[in-house]
Amino acid sequence: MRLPAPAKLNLFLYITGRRSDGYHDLQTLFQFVDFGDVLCFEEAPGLSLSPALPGVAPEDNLIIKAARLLQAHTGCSKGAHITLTKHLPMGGGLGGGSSDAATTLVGLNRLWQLGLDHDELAGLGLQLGADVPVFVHGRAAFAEGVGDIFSDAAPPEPWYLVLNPGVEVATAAIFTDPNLPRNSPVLSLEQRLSMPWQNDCEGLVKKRHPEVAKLLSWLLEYAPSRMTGTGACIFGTFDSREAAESALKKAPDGASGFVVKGRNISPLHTALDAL
Ligand SMILES: C[C@@](CO)(OP(=O)(O)O)[C@H](O)COP(=O)(O)OP(=O)(O)OC[C@H]1O[C@@H](n2ccc(N)nc2=O)[C@H](O)[C@@H]1O
Ligand SMILES: Nc1ncnc2c1ncn2[C@@H]1O[C@H](COP(=O)(O)OP(=O)(O)O)[C@@H](O)[C@H]1O
Repeated sequence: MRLPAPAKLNLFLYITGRRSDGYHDLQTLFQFVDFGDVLCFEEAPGLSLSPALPGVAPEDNLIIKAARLLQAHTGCSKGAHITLTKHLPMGGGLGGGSSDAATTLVGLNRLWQLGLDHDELAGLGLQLGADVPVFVHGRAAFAEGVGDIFSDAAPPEPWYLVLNPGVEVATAAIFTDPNLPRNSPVLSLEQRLSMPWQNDCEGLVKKRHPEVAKLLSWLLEYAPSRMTGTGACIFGTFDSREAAESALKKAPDGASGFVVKGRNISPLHTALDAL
């Protein structure tokens, strides 16, 4: 069984407060794109994953963590071998690790015929990371709480040029920085949609990583552009694939990138429906 683990973009991201457990309350608009990692699942004795990710011990890989969590939650004694084709940069704000975890929960639920519904799987996913539930949910969403309370949303599905400035930003480092703005007002989705979209982490990440600031000013010459999540990746919004590809061809040395289409239904769910 072969399933995609798509990237997400935070089309906007506001931080509305800090909770007593250190996590932050957010208001963010999640949309998926038609590009990401690919996972293959086959039933096998034990749990194994190949290839290993550089710098990530197998037991720390969110794929293995998700599989073990599902086994523990259901008492299932079946095993699997999982093959990962990694396309998404790590620590880029595209949610690759979280998406891999969500695809694992959904994929093994199907492979092992466990019959858990998506709400239960999203609840398990939240134990692995704040971003996992939206990937299980699989629909573009206005998210509140730590990013786990959803209202459906249907933003336009344009073409995006996603650029990677080549620096890895640790999410925890941004959220613990005293200079992070944390007091955006709590507004309704309608109010948020009608205002210019922003990312509250962007100013701080630009200060900490001048590479991000430089690449973003370059991309802004071509299209409305912002950072996704806590960075480091940035995205520009284009009307056509050709326009996005033409900008990619001119990207400065050292920046890698890809052109993708926004998707309000996750490619994971499209693939599941086709199984
Ligand atoms: C902020 C977002 C927006 O999508 O950024 P990206 O990581 O995608 O860039 C995510 O919610 C991140 O989700 P995820 O990457 O799963 O975060 P987690 O592993 O749960 O948390 C990493 C660290 O970020 C902080 N954290 C995360 C989410 C949140 N709402 N408040 C926080 O304060 C916590 O300090 C935590 O230790
Ligand atoms: N399967 C995985 N894919 C990517 N990163 C993983 C995975 N498992 C664990 N990680 C760890 O999670 C960190 C954050 O990864 P990722 O989700 O790609 O970034 P972000 O949350 O910024 O989008 C990585 O730096 C890595 O240490």
